[in-house]
Amino acid sequence: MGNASPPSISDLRKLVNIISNSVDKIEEGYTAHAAPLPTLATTEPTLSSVAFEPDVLKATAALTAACTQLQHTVQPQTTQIFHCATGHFLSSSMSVAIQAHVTEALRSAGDKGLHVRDIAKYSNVHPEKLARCLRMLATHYIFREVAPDVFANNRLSVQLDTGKDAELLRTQEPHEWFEGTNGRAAICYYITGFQYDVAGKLPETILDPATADSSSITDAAVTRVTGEKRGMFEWLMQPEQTKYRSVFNNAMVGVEMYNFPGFVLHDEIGWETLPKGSVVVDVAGGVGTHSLIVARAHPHLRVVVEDLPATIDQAKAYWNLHLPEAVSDGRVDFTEYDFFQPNPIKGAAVYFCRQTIHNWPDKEAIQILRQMSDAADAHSRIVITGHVILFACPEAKSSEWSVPPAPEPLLANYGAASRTAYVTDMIMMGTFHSGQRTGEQYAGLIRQAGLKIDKIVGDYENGGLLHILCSKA
Ligand SMILES: C[S@@+](CC[C@H](N)C(=O)[O-])C[C@H]1O[C@@H](n2cnc3c(N)ncnc32)[C@H](O)[C@@H]1O
Repeated sequence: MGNASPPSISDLRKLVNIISNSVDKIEEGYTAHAAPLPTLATTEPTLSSVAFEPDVLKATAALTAACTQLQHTVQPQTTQIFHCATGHFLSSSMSVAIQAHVTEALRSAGDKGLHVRDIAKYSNVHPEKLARCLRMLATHYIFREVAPDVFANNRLSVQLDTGKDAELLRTQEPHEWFEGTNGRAAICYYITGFQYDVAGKLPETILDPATADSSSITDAAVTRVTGEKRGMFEWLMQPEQTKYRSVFNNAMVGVEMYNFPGFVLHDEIGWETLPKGSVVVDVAGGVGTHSLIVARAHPHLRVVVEDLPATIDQAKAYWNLHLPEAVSDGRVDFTEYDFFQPNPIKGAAVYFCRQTIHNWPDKEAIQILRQMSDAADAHSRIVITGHVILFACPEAKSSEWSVPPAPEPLLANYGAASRTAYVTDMIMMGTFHSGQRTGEQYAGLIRQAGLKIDKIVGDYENGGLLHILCSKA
């Protein structure tokens, strides 16, 4: 977008053309696979695999960026800025819907929906207040108000379905709601609850002279929420946080929704090319959600899930539930491991480290990468998976890192389309005093840890995760 010149009518037309061309590409993709076009009016939770075809993904990013930019260009700026300032009410409405088990209550009602009086039966919520929260969500395309005060699920609201019975959920505590689920409701519960509070403490943490210049994990905004001067993980690993740790670990299972299904199976990692019995180490794997997908797709591999002791206990339970044959066949091991110490598994085929480097400031991030580098041999692949920040303006090319900017007049980083990367960056700042990194910053850390980047793959246009494929330098 030209910074100096005001938007002209031709900019509006350029945006409309991007939208029109993107719709052509998306239609082409769906037609080629004889798949039905996306619609809001469905309760089918699974997206068509066509949505993740590279050309369709690119067109989706351009379409999303252009639609949002067009809206922001023409809607009165006073309205825009007010809508932006009030965004937190969307989160709080979603939090109510999750805690009142609305999606589950609506599951069997189908398109005709339920009156809010019947939806409100599964919690203490007052029907009139619930209706207002659901109307707020329906106004943003989450749920449908099919008649006054009658709501139904749609394609977006069903993402919050735990798959459990609303009556059962009513009798349970939050840490039980998400056990054995796909984690999507859990991550939304975590973000609209705990992370909502962290976001509220962010401005004072950034501005308070006592913390303004600090990057210490024990000064992050989260400590003003927990009331304890401990890093998030140190706080979470305490025995008294067992219940919340369960919510958190289930939320991490749901992080999969930030990206397309099976991203961990990306061809460029070359899982299928590894010899039988090759060892894949899931460093700080959490419950091992992603290495489990690898183990299921490639049973010739052996997996080691490494994490802190309390999480390893939950990892064992997770694998026993979702892939018990890997446990009984000895294809998976669980290792209690502190990633600041030497890794006990030397010369593994793959060290896989997903969504973890962003939790740590540079010094610690380099130590974690260094331990992988020291444990690796010349044949090991080190796969670092995370979001990468692009500037909102065109940037100079580097030798290790460069991606083409979005077409004019879009913001170079695809603006609203790539929001996930920037939102998760703010979460990292509030929770860990850390953050997502630019490509240059990642390249610097990787170099200092004695590694080199071989390739970067993933959907940066939509702010998705990228795999940074590395080996020993
Ligand atoms: C954001 S989670 C990511 C989990 C998993 N890789 C995923 O993508 O779902 C970060 C993980 O780092 C683990 N962790 C934190 N400190 C650690 C340490 N010192 N050693 C090993 N793991 C640690 C946490 O327990 C948590 O499971």
